[in-house]
Amino acid sequence: MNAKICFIGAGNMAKSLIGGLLASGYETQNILATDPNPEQRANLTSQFAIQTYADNGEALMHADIVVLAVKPQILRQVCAEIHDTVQASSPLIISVAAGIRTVDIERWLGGELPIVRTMPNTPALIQTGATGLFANTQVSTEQRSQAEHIMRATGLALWVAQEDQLDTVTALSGSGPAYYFLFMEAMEQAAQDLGLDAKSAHLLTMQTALGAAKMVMESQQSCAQLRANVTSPNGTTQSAIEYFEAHNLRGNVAGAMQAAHKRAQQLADELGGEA
Ligand SMILES: NC(=O)C1=CN([C@@H]2O[C@H](COP(=O)(O)OP(=O)(O)OC[C@H]3O[C@@H](n4cnc5c(N)ncnc54)[C@H](O)[C@@H]3O)[C@@H](O)[C@H]2O)C=CC1
Ligand SMILES: O=C(O)[C@@H]1CCC=N1
Repeated sequence: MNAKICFIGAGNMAKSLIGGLLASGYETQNILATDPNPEQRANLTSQFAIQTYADNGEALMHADIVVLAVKPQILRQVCAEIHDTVQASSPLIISVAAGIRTVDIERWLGGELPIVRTMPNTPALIQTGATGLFANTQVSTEQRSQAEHIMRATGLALWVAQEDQLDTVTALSGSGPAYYFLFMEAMEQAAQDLGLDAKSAHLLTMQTALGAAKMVMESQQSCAQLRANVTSPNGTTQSAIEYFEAHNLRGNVAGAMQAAHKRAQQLADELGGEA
């Protein structure tokens, strides 16, 4: 793949995608980035030696693919800035902005454009991300594989058939890292309350989370089977699991994800819309 990719916004998400693309052999001269902040541009040039621009329009003239990597709150304004250029050249548009629907991006850009909307997560910053992708009907087969290639640079990339499924992806993998962080915070605190020093509690919590995740990834067994393997009859794990089940852990997880899903829909309505 040797299409020219232009990143609009050179922050955390753009940096992780660019780092991943370069590590996978993508050519430096085929990646451009824009950012009004001179520090962000200098940072990118020194880290990756790619061409950067302060002006979106100038950079876009060279691009086959445009990755919208600005904050959702300013996406509408950025689309207005680049409207004329993208209407003239009709590049593939990839958005990583949380919660903005393709129909809104397309309207802001003037309509009739191939758009892939994605929902990445923060582990993308260390190339272990999980991203959901959705393509509108203008996206060609070749453009689908280009978008997938770009998002794979930061980890797993998986297509959804309907755009509203991205709200479920948001509730699962988008927000999901925070659920695990909360669980780890709670485990660390409980271990300290039970008499362990803070550093040991922290180290053991992190290594346990890593070990559990690696076992799920690397073994052929289900989560339920792996859990059963740890749970000796009448042992310590059984006592803990019975406590979780009796106190509705599964119901709480479902309730939390339903709340995130509902909020994703509300945010899309608030940030998008006709106004
Ligand atoms: N940080 C993450 O891990 C995740 C980020 N996202 C999405 O990625 C997008 C970017 O997030 P981050 O990289 O974290 O934000 P960031 O704040 O690190 O980067 C955004 C960049 O856009 C630049 N910018 C502002 N106005 C601009 C303009 N008119 N033209 C070009 N660039 C402009 C800013 O100077 C900044 O460097 C957001 O929409 C967010 O929803 C989604 C999931 C996870
Ligand atoms: O919390 C949020 O709204 C965003 C979307 C997924 C992760 N962060």
